[in-house]
Amino acid sequence: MGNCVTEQHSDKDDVSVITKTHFKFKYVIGKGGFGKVWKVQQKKTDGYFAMKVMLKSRILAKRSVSSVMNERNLLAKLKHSFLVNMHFAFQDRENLFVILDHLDGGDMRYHISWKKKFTEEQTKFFMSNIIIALEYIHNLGVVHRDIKPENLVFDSNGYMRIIDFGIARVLTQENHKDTSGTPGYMAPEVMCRQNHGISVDYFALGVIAFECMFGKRPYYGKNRKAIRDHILSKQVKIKRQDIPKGWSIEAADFINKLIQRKPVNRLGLSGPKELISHPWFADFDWEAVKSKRAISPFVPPQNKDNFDTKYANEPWKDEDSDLMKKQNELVKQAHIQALFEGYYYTRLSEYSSAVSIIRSEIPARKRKKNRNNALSLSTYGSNLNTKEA
Ligand SMILES: Nc1ncnc2c1ncn2[C@@H]1O[C@H](COP(=O)(O)OP(=O)(O)OP(=O)(O)O)[C@@H](O)[C@H]1O
Repeated sequence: MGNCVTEQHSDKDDVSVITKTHFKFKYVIGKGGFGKVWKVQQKKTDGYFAMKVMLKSRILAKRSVSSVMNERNLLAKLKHSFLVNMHFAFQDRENLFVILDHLDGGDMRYHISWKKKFTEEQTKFFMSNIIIALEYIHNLGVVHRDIKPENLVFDSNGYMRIIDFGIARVLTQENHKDTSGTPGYMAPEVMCRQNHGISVDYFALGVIAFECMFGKRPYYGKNRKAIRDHILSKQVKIKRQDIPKGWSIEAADFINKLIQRKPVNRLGLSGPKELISHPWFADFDWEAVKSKRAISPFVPPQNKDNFDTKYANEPWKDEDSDLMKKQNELVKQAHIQALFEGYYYTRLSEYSSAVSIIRSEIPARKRKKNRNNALSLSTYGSNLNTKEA
C-alpha cells in the first residue's frame, strides 16, 4: 500500500509524497476524538495550516474507521470559502494526518464559554455564514449532521467556517436512520432513528441561535436520555414576552421556526432558500458576506489565544501508556494497515507541480524506478473530484 512507498523512498527521491516532516509543529490548537489538532507551518511555502492527527489505534478502539475514511472522502469533494478545506492527507504506521485551512479565531464553543451570549447583529451574521456553507453542501446532497459550536471556527476577521465531516453523509434515496450527532443539537428525528435529511442541520442552527440569544440551549438535560425526554415532552417556543432587550420579533420567529420538533413544520425543509427569504434577513446584504467584504460584528480578540491553552504545551507523543503500546503493536499488522488504504490526498495542483519537478530533477533511470509510485498516485488523483484547482 501507499504507506510502504513512503517508507522506501526518501523525500528527495519522490517529492510527491507529503509527510509530517514537511511541516514545523507550532502548538496544539484543539483536541478531537482521536488525537490533537496542531497549528503547523509548511516548510516549503511558510504557509500556516491546521494538522489534525488521528491515532489509528484510537480509531480502531472506537470502531470509527469508516467515519474517518468517510470524512476524508467527503473533504476531497468539497471546496468552499465557508468550509475548512482539506489540502493534504497522508499517514504513517501509527497515525493519519489531515492538513486543513488554519483559522486562528478559535471555535464558537470557546467564545460562548467566556461571552455567554451574543447580540442579535452578531447572531444574524453567524447564521448567515453557516447558511452559506450549508447551502453549498446541501446542494451537493451532503448533510453535515453535527453542526454545533465546537464545529464552527472563526478566522481572525470574525468569519465563521464549518469543520468536522466525520458523520456527514451523502443523502441517498434510502436516507439514514442512525443516531449519530451530539445530544442538545441533534434533531428529534435523528434521536428517534427516523429517516432524516438536510433539515437536521437547520434544527442545529436554530439551537445555536437560541443559545446566542439566551446563553442556554432550548432542549437540555443531564444526559442523552434526559435531553431526549425534554424534546419529546414539549415544543419550546420563544414567546413575545421572553424576547430579550435588543432582539427583534423576527429573530425570535426565525429561531422558533428552526427548533421545530417535527421536520415538516421546520423552516428549510425544501432547502436553504426558505431561511434566506425569512423576514429576519430582509435587506441583508448576502453578497457582501459571501464575498467577505462585510465587516463582521464579532471579531475574536486579537491579543489573546482563542483556544484552550491547556493543550498548547503538550509534547508530540504523550501516548506511551501500556495500553497504547499494545494497541500500536496491533496497528502494525498488515490487515489493519489495509483498513486505512487510500487515505492519501494531494491537491491536484500540488501533484502536477510535483510531477514536473520529478521530470526535471530526477534522471530518467531513477524516474523509471519511481514509476510505480507515480502511477498509483496518478490513478488515485484521477478519482478525485475535478473541481480541485
Ligand atoms: N482548521 C482548524 N483551524 C483551527 N482550529 C481547528 C481546526 N480544526 C479543528 N480545530 C480545533 O480543534 C478542535 C477539534 O477538531 P475536530 O472537531 O476536527 O476534531 P474531531 O476529532 O473531529 O472531534 P470530535 O471529537 O468532535 O470528533 C475544534 O473544536 C477546533 O477548536
